[in-house]
Amino acid sequence: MDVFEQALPTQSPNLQTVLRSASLVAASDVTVLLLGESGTGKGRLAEAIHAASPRAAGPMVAVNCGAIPDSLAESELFGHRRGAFTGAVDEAPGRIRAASGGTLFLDEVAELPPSAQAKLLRFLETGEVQTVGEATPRRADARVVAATHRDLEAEVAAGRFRADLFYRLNIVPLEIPALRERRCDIPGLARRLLVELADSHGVERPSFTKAALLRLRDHGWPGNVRELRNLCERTAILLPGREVDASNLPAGLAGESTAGADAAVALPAEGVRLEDVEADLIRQALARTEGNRSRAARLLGISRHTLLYRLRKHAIA
Ligand SMILES: Nc1ncnc2c1ncn2[C@@H]1O[C@H](COP(=O)(O)OP(=O)(O)OP(=O)(O)O)[C@@H](O)[C@H]1O
Repeated sequence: MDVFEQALPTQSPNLQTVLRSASLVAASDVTVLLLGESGTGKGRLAEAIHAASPRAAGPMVAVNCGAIPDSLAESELFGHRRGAFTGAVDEAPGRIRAASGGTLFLDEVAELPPSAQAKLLRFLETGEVQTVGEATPRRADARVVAATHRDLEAEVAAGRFRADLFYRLNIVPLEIPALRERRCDIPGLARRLLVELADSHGVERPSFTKAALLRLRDHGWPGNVRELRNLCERTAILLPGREVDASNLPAGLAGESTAGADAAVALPAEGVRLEDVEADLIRQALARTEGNRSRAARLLGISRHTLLYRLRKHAIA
């Protein structure tokens, strides 16, 4: 089994084709753009590309561009000189130079602010890094793997992402299909994750009944493998050693569902206040995105600004 089959084991012909392309591009230094919904395994594929590349002995530096405040993006990526701005008490090489000899994984690349997009383009074209506060550029030798769950062409059309950077990143686009587009993988993944997570928590392994596996296969999985993994983790901890039937699965998994976050929304029981439901949905979205507010806002279909307002309103930390 090669590193790609190990990272993303699949029976899906579409994903198998993607993995074959990934193994071909891993051998070169070409820039790769990983596409696919949140939680489909873009991070795992990036690691596999690094591990299968001639740079495997070098560092793999992962940067979540969506988690860096806009004002710090440039210094985080390109480094800064000591004293370049208030708070720059020490010199920092930046993540691109830190990835020299290895791979730079730019996750959520669509979230980069315009100034950092311009500098990134320059690095991709010339190999030069413009450190904040320094006049002379430095060279860095990092292979770039970028990822986004967004439709980058739409971001370009909306004026939020530079067209020239898009073309420079989009040399080899690899799209990981959503879990609901490869349902054949769900039962096997669920079984494997349940065992792995029970072992990692040191609890007796539970198992899914056939009916439970069918229910899992029919769910829409808006959060993709991350959502399935979280469910398996919860199951391993709450039902150790048990045979887990469909009736033991969360109510939100009932029946066929196809797309989007709608799948997780159940009609509240009578007497429930809309306020409470809203607060609960926000908490669920934050839990699913491991506290990432930008992604939680997207999951809820509201702007980050609106989410921040509602967090304050509901006094959610
Ligand atoms: N095929 C798989 N087998 C086991 N675990 C997987 C698989 N695919 C994804 N995962 C797990 O699901 C979670 C999400 O995966 P990953 O972070 O690679 O997704 P992503 O597409 O990069 O998500 P995001 O866009 O939100 O950053 C991780 O915990 C990862 O280990």
